[in-house]
Amino acid sequence: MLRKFIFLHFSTAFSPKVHTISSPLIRINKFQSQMGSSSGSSPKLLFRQLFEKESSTYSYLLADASHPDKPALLVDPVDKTVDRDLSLVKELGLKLLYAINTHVHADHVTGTGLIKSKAPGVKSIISKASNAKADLFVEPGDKICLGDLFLEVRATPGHTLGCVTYVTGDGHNQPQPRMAFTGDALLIRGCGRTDFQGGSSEQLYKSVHSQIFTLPKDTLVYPAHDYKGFSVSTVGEEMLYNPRLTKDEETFKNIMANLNLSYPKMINVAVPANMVCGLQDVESKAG
Ligand SMILES: N[C@@H](CCC(=O)N[C@@H](CSS)C(=O)NCC(=O)O)C(=O)O
Ligand SMILES: [Fe+2]
Repeated sequence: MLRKFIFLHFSTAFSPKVHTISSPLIRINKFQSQMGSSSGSSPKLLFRQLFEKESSTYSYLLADASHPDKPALLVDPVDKTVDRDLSLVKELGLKLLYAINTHVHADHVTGTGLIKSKAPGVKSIISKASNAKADLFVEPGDKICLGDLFLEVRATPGHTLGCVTYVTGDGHNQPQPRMAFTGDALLIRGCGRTDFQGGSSEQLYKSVHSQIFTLPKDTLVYPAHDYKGFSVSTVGEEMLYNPRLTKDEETFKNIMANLNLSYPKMINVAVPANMVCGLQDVESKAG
């Protein structure tokens, strides 16, 4: 059953009842059945962490390497590194299906639009709550399937209104350990700022504590940025050592209200561009 559907809602606090599958999801189901399912044994995750140095952004390539078609997706691609990323996809013999964002980024232009123009057939994905354009919209509890692997969607608003965290799983045994792609909600020893794009420190505190810190402690934390040279953390490590999120809520709100960060240099270009998949000048084609 799990492997039949690209998106299935978990029964979570967000979605106590089974979700009705809407039309874009049916489209993916059709593709999924065309691709067929793999051997029935545990899928083999292919994983690469990729870095864009100007914006200190991490993108992530994931694929089910045990599936004959090696279906793949990119999380948070950057426009400047699209050629590098697509070359890697080709070299590894992967079939890129999705280019997905954790949120509408404010500091760089997403690579999703460019990927769609260079690799026709790739679908862009973002949360419905982001109000941005994309081919497919995800909601809390949805699963984005990739062969026998999937990413579960968890709503983690607070940095922006539409932020989500994607958590790995598979239709067989849970790969150990899980991986959480936290976007800017949770950074290593930090977190996303909350002073624009519908940000709220109260909401971010609740999101991280209810949706990320409830994951198994060995869950690997892969953020969208790092400014200190870190590449990966774990839920347990951040629960112990995150200098902001280990504090009580009032202290956290006070810290966030006094960050005194200047706005990202590209905010006025990046946000409008990312609302349309990075295709700033061709809004009608965006998706
Ligand atoms: N200097 C950079 C922007 C740095 C920044 O504001 N980063 C964001 C994530 S990108 S929206 C953030 O939330 N930072 C939190 C922190 O504590 O640093 C630029 O000009 O682009
Ligand atoms: Fe951000």
